[in-house]
Amino acid sequence: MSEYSVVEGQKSVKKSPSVNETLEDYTLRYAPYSFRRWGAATVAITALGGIAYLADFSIGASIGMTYGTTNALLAILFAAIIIFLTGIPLAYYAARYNIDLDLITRGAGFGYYGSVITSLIFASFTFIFFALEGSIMAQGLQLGLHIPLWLGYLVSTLMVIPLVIYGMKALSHLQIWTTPLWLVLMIGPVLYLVWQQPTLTDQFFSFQGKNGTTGADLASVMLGAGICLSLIMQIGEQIDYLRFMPAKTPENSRSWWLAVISAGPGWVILGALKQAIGAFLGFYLLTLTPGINSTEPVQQFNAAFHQMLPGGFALTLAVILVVISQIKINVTNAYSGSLSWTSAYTRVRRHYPGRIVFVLINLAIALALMEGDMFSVLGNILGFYANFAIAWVTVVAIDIAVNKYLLKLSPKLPEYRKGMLYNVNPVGMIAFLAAAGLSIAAFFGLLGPFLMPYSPLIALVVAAVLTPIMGLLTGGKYYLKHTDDGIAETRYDVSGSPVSTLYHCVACQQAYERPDVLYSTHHQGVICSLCKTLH
Ligand SMILES: Nc1ccnc(=O)[nH]1
Repeated sequence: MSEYSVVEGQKSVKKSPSVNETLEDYTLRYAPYSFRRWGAATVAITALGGIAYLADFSIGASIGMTYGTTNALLAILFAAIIIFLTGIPLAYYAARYNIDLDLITRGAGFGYYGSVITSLIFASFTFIFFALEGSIMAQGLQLGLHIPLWLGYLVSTLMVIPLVIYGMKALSHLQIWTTPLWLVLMIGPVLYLVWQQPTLTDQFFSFQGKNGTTGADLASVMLGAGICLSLIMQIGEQIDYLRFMPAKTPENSRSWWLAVISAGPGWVILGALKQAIGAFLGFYLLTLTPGINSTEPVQQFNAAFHQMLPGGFALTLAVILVVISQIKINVTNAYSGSLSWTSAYTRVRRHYPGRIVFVLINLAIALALMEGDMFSVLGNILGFYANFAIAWVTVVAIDIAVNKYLLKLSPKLPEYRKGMLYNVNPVGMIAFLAAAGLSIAAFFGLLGPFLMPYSPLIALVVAAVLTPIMGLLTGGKYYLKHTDDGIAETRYDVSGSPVSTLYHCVACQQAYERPDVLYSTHHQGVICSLCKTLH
């Protein structure tokens, strides 16, 4: 096979939307060396910039109000431990091999089409949270500017459209330098409150919630944790940045690991802290002005700022904090969601429709949820959603940690290219379907009232146990259909790092680094993974 060429110069041709949009930041592809110019610390700080969202405060307040402080804090802790542990293999793999969660999932148990389901789960994450964060923003607009909620929902949806289409670059800069400011605004007033009213913390710790349970109660802890665990999917967004990590070398090993762990699974440390603060502020608001919805972050911050600042100023600051945080996170939600939809659609229909249409679809679903007042049932929606998210993330984490590294049943190096993978790999698919199916059945009480609160645990345990069992039963046969992609050079060097040699794609006429190309008999030459998908 001598038809393919290693590239020197780049031809200039009219590019299709699939080429233009996916080369912008290598979405749906391997992120090449040429695009990974940042240091480990810069990647990590940027990745953590995305977690200034406010849903945590609502979640924390909501479980604190319902199950009491002790159970809420235990729930937050339990969920955080699960999220942290499952996040480690995912973050490592993404940073080591420079691919996103969608591409990882294909080769980590699901197969080329199997992972279409998980793309849809990720898209659901983005529209559910878009609706939740948008509702929080609308509450801010209502309190600060007297805009009615229905209109606030509409405003918070429509305003992200121009930003997603034109402003992603500008926003990622905004992301970095605003993060320290958010931390001060979020944590400062709480510390002040605790310092000023020392008895408040004692009252908080003995608060029993609506259900009035005394002390720790396992079922309440699990119900609360189920809600927090809907955020297990956040690792997908952390990975979207971590895939831009520089190659791991013996020299940078320590700073590399530090960046991967802190910006990967480490996100949940800040997340859990925000949830605990939410529970605290929710409780404070309840004692201060009963009757106000204490799960609304704008109310929480308005009350907290009031301790330190004159009234009008406190309200203004609370509204600014809410509106800016929510614009930032919802631009990310709209953008990531559109990518997931695109990835699913492109694989199934072999046609790249452009991302904008999916931005609009995702927003339409989110707006419908908001107008349907999802905020008042947020616990139910998140608890339901969490079952799917836990099942998926656990299967992939266990496939990497156990099937790949421990049992060596699953190929260690990543594979996501069409034609190289089986359409469906029973390992991940069966483990996922069993885990999600059983946990949803439990969630709706079909397995009896006793098991109802334990659905997140069922999703976790079934996925963790079945993934290696299915790997052993199938002998790992369905991970790779082919091992030879028709090109002599290997994709990864002896140390396991991606090989940077450029190849010319005969279909889209662009240069791609070695991991992203393969030989196509149909094209009589080397093509890139996305052209292969579209073929
Ligand atoms: N990734 C996200 C986490 C929390 N809230 C969001 O809107 N998005």
